[in-house]
Order: sequence, then structure tokens, then C-alpha cells
Amino acid sequence: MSKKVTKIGVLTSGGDSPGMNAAIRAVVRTAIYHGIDVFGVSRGYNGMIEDEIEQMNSRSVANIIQRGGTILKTARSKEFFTEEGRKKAYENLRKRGIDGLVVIGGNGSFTGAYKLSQEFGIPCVGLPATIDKDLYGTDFTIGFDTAVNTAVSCIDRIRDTADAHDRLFIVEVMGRHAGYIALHSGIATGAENILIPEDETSLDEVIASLSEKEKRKKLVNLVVVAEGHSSGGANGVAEILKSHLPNLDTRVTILGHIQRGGSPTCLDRLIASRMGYHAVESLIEGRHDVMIGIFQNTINFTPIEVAIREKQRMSDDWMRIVKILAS
Ligand SMILES: Nc1ncnc2c1ncn2[C@@H]1O[C@H](COP(=O)(O)OP(=O)(O)OP(=O)(O)O)[C@@H](O)[C@H]1O
Ligand SMILES: O=P(O)(O)OC[C@H]1O[C@](O)(CO)[C@@H](O)[C@@H]1O
Ligand SMILES: [Mg+2]
Repeated sequence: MSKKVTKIGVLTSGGDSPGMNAAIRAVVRTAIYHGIDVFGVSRGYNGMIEDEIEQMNSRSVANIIQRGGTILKTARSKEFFTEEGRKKAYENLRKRGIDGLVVIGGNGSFTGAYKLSQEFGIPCVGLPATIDKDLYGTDFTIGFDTAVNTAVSCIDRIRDTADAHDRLFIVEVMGRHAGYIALHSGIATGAENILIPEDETSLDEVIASLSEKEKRKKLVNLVVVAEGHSSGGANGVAEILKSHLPNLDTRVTILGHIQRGGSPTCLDRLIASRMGYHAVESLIEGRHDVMIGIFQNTINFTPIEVAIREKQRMSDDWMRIVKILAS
């Protein structure tokens, strides 16, 4: 039977994602409901190292469920990669008696949490919050739905102007190692080609399909590419396509950080609220070093070391669907 948790810390870490605020709110209010003190750690692990830790109350999280970004701010902390940095962070938790931690972030943030737990025995629970949706053990990550809907609405606009001018547009979306935003937004906007890191469709295939379309006078085309695709993102793809298809009027748009901001969708607010609630319940029940996920509409607990190690497998039929539908 593990010790009862009495004080928990909550932080956001890594890239921000819409819905992080809803998750913080759920953690704070569930903890307070159970009579547990809750402390907000600012600026990810940097704030833990530099002792930027404040007690929160129910009012601290008022009027934030609809806001993008994170009221706790976030960071990528170099110092936390070192044992010395983590020791400093632990001391700041220890002096306040913090005996549980909710880490809202992606795979890197969970790796940091796992180390803290292994080295100093701080029970941690991870909430998957990343626009990349690249975590094993969950069908949803907080922020993906908002980001992909932002990408869809931008690409729809690009399609209007592409259509007006008979142009080929190469649109780059985020995802350094993961192609979910590209895949989902590409399918939802009827993109003619989608390039993602998980399926290295060769550019020869794209060139062949565009050249066949050019022959039958279909000049309006969208290629959605994930920034992490080996071709070097949209600029790399455009360079190659222009050299093979010089008669196509080609333009490049990089959506960039616009995908990380904005008010979270209803879905992101709901999953953040549900996961945040379960994170605290989980710590109370003595279940820690897990990532909370939602799988087949049921709350799922994945050991953090598994969530970090395993890759989410992309279903094979997606790329086939792209090819069949985008003719
Ligand atoms: N191996 C590690 N050891 C200790 N800390 C780590 C490790 N990996 C990551 N971290 C900590 O977690 C922080 C966030 O990691 P990272 O930049 O990979 O983002 P993430 O949580 O994966 O989110 P996203 O990829 O969505 O932006 C790092 O800056 C670092 O402080
Ligand atoms: O904001 P930064 O540090 O440039 O990070 C960008 C990366 O973060 C992500 O948005 C994930 O949070 C990736 O899709 C992207 O590659
Ligand atoms: Mg990551």
C-alpha cells in the first residue's frame, strides 16, 4: 500500500498545446475537492529547478478552460537532462512536501518525469498533451484536435486561392517525427498527396501522379507535407517538384506555430478535463508512474516507461485511402 498523497505539483512541459489550461484546471480542482494541496510549477522543469512553485486554489484556474497556451508557461529545459539539475528540482519539491507530480506534456516530458521518479521516488502521472499525437497508449492527445482543425481551416483557404489561379500548393504542417497532423488534415481537405515521416512515399511517385494530372489538365493540386519528412519539408519538396514539373505554377505555405495556438476545441477541453481528473484520482489510489490515456472511450493507464518506449502504430489503410480518394 503506497503512502497517501497530500501535496501535488502540476506542470506543463515541452511544446504547448491547446487544452493544457483545461487540464491544469481539472487537476487543481480535483485535488482541492479531495483536500490535497496543489502547487503550480512555472516554465516546465526550468521552474522546478529555479524554484518557481506557487500554491494554487480554485480561483487560480478560473476563466481558463477556453484559452490556448498554458497559464503555467512551458519550456524545454536543458538543465533537467543532467542529474544535478534533477536533484535541484527534487530539493525544491521536497522542501514543500510535494509527494506527487502531474506532468502535462509529450514523450520528452514523460522521460524527465520517469527519471525523477526513479532517482528520487517522486510518484508521477503523465497527461498526454502534444499537437503531434505521437504517444502510445492513447487514442487522443490534448491539443491534436485543435491543431488539426486549425490546419484544416487554413488549407481550405489555400485551396480557394489555388483553385482560382490553377496552382500547385505545397503546404507544410507541424510534426518533426510524426505525420498525424499532415495525414488527418490532408485527408480532410482532399489533398492530392500527403508526405509523412512514417511512410516515406518517394517523391518520384508524387511527380508521376502530378505529371499525369497535368496531362489531363488538372492543375489545382495540394501536397500536404509534415515538417519532418525526409525531403526537407515544403521548401525541399517544392524545389524538387519545380525542377521536374516546370510548367506548374507552384507556391509554398508553411503553417508553423499558428497550429499551436488558439482556443481549444470542445473535444480537447473534454479530454483534458477527463484526463486531469483521472490523474489526481490515480495518484490518490496509489497508481503512479503511468500515463493516462483514453482508449476505446475508456480511461487507460500505460506505464510511463512503456509510453516513452513504444511508438503509436499508424494504421496501414490511411495511405491507401489517400491514394484512392485523391484521384
Ligand atoms: N532524457 C531526458 N532526461 C531528462 N529530461 C528530459 C529528457 N527528455 C526530455 N526531458 C525534459 O522534458 C522537456 C520536454 O521534452 P521535449 O522537448 O522532448 O518535449 P515533449 O514533452 O516531447 O513535447 P512536444 O514534443 O510535444 O513538444 C525537455 O526539455 C527536458 O527538460
Ligand atoms: O516550438 P518549437 O520549439 O520550435 O518546436 C516545434 C515542434 O514542437 C511541436 O509543435 C510539438 O510540440 C512539433 O510539431 C514541432 O516540430
Ligand atoms: Mg515530443
